[in-house]
Amino acid sequence: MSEALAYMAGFGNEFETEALAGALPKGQNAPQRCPYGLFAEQISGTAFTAPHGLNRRSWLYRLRPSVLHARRFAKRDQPLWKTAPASSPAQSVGAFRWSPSPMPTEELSFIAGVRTITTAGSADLRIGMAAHLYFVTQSMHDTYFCNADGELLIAPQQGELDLFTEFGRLHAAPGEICVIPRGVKFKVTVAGPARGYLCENYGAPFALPNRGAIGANGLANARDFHAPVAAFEDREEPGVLTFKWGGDFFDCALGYSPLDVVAWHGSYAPYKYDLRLFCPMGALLFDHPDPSINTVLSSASAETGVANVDFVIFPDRWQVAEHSFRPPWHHVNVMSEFMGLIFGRYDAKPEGFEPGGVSLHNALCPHGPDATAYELARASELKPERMSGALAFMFETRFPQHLTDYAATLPTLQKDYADCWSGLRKRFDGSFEGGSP
Ligand SMILES: O=C(O)Cc1cc(O)ccc1O
Ligand SMILES: [Fe+2]
Repeated sequence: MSEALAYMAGFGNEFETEALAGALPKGQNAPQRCPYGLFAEQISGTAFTAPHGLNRRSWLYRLRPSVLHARRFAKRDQPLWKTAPASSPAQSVGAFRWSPSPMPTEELSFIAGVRTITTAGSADLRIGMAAHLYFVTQSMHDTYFCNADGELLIAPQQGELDLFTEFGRLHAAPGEICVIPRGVKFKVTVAGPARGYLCENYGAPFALPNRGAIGANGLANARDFHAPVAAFEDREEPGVLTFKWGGDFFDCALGYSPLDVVAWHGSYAPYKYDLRLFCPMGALLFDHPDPSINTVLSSASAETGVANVDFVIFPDRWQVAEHSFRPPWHHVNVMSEFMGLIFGRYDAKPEGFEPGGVSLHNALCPHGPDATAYELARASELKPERMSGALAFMFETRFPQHLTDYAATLPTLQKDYADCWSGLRKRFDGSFEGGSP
């Protein structure tokens, strides 16, 4: 669809890149006069004083400073993109599931096509997240977006996205993810209709999870993440930059493109990752591990070991556990679980959870395999089995997720979802054998 783009490999590196030879100042960040007459500007993703390893900032060398792109704000409505804390959340207790929404026929840019399903925590307090669906039928040519409320993890489910950011260009197809850090300006163009999932993370930037006893390799490996090389537009056309700030949307009229960064260096940048490169770990002898074993990215909270948000996937893998119930078990989780399906079938829900669909199992709301999956797993012969062709994911947050009115009234809401467990029957009859098979 688009020409092959160049990237730089690594997660959270100190990258440096220039679209014009010599544009990056040598040996210092802010020379008296920058090469090519560029403006030097720092963007901070963490407090100036954040410790080594967590500190994220980049230096951008651009045609105009951002302050020229952020004046004379005009507030505008974006009624279906909600921000936590939601003012009048719909009833959110229980288990919810939605069938995929059809691809819309109206003209929708990446921003106009965002529909919030849940909000959690508080954007102002820099904790929690929102889970959205996005639908795109229209490219952004002279419109640009910048989100001060959180970073955006974009997971395409159908159709490909071209992202032109201040830091350069990224391409994302289903099976890949892109992360746009808080405060980074970008636009999205498409060659055809596209839809997918969006996690708006209000908290600490996503980072690779600690692997603990797994060691230095495996799960998502740092070298498989890719940041863009510098690319810029020198485009003097009327345009609009929309800021999301404090849950509201503000337009600034521009006479030129704000994607005007000729060179940059630093550790704060967008990146992409192909989820099929995830190296899974699992149960080599018996039982089913906690899903945290499949964490791709984690946004830390102030409490050690408890994530603000984890991004977890269920990729291709072998099942070899002996004398074990292999699918996810029945459980009651203190965290809340928003799930989506990129492609294939999810083993705990062979029917009803479709690619493009959503399920929500809120904090402490019981859930697990449906009756069909349960009976199948009890009866199946436990030979080694390759689970292939499915990619499900979870946004798991420590905060309860509140449904939006939009989500609660979507025609795709499966009102009978809870019936998928009705067939789980009592086998107990007082005898040790546990009743009928
Ligand atoms: O509920 C789900 O389907 C997600 C999930 C998967 C798993 O393997 C273990 C726990 C869990 O919450
Ligand atoms: Fe779960």
